[in-house]
Amino acid sequence: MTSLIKIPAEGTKIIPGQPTPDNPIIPFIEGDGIGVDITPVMKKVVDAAVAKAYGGKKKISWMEVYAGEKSTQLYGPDVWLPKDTLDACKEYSVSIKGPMTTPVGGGIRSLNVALRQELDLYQCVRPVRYFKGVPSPLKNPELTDMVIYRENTEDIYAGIEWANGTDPCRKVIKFLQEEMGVTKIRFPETSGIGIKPVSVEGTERLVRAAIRYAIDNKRKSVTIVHKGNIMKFTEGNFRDSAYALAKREFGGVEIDGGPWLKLPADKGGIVIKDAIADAFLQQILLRPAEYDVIATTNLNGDYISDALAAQVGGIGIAPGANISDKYACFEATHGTAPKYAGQDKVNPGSLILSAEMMLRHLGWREAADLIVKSMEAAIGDKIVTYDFARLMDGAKEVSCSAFGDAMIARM
Ligand SMILES: NC(=O)C1=CN([C@@H]2O[C@H](COP(=O)(O)OP(=O)(O)OC[C@H]3O[C@@H](n4cnc5c(N)ncnc54)[C@H](OP(=O)(O)O)[C@@H]3O)[C@@H](O)[C@H]2O)C=CC1
Ligand SMILES: O=C(O)CCC(=O)C(=O)O
Ligand SMILES: [Mg+2]
Repeated sequence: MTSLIKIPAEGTKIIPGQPTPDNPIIPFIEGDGIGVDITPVMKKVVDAAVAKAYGGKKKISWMEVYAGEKSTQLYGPDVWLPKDTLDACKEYSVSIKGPMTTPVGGGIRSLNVALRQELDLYQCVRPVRYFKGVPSPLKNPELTDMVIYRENTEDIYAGIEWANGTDPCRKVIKFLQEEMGVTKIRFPETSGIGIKPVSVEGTERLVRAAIRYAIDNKRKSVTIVHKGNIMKFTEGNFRDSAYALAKREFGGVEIDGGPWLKLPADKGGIVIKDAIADAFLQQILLRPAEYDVIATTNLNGDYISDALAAQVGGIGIAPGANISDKYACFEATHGTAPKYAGQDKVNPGSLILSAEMMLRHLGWREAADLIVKSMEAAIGDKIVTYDFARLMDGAKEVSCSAFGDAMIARM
């Protein structure tokens, strides 16, 4: 297949482990739905922050790569995630993407998940913090300050499942009943079956990253969130492997008779604790200040991301990063919000803050700080998109692109 990617005339590849060049080439996927609205605004805001922070000495050369609906228009009706795009995300190491649509119940599997799996982006890092002035359902939203480390490659999310009534599904059910002695499938004729792999290695690498982050950023605790009372050998395995790793690699010592741990003083004295997912979801509303870094399995992390985002104003400003030991692909927590697609209406904040994480990842702290400062200033002046405006008194509602411009004017 011929490549449709236009490599920018100027710019250099980012090589993992080497300093970021002054003019890196960064692949981006525009995304489906509201991708067409938020991605250009994100690029404009980032370019302005970089220009302002470094006086023209540094610059990103953006390189569009294709996935989702745009890819099917360009590469052919069945080509949703071309090899071209995967290769570019690997070759250029750091990329950013808009959201992509996944149909419910049938059709293609998630392209977002496929990208994470293909690049083995095992950490989904989603910081959740309050921006002054943002409308929130909580009385003290500033107490919510957490960083979610969601395992990104395993769990029921990996997409190993069979549709009810199909031959493969019948075969799996027969195997479970006849060879594994399973008697608890209540309606075997009409059950769909899914598989939930959770490994020790997968858990350890994610939890290691979460604990290292907590140490490096002087956080107070890491909470392992799981449903290990019910799913003992998957979610329970996650909890047990996490505690074992914290003892073995970080010198964690049991407190109050365990299983909670405390790391030694040279590792920040961080507390490693755990919470069962349902109880955790009510505690983050009632006692958010007690939670800090969160390490969790894939599906729990998905639900927790949107729930926590709501506490600080919603998924309109919820950023994220997918990270491996080699590559990083930044993306917002939200999806394609199809009813708003092409209306220049939604909040571009999530993707802009995902780009802010990307700038920090590149070591471009000054530009990242300018993004945060200008977003705080725009919100402080009550210039906001519809999602905040509908909950704020005296707000001036602006479009997606006008919010980006308001940020740029405040840099
Ligand atoms: N990583 C990815 O690419 C993801 C992709 N998806 C996919 O997106 C599609 C749509 O999913 P859906 O469940 O509707 O979830 P979405 O996250 O797309 O949207 C849900 C609601 O969240 C609010 N919202 C989302 N984005 C913004 C924004 N930028 N600014 C302001 N408000 C926003 C809107 O709320 P309101 O209606 O109140 O205005 C919207 O209706 C699905 O195909 C899903 O699979 C979902 C999540 C992640
Ligand atoms: O891939 C999708 O369509 C949904 C993914 C999602 O909700 C997430 O990763 O947070
Ligand atoms: Mg989600």
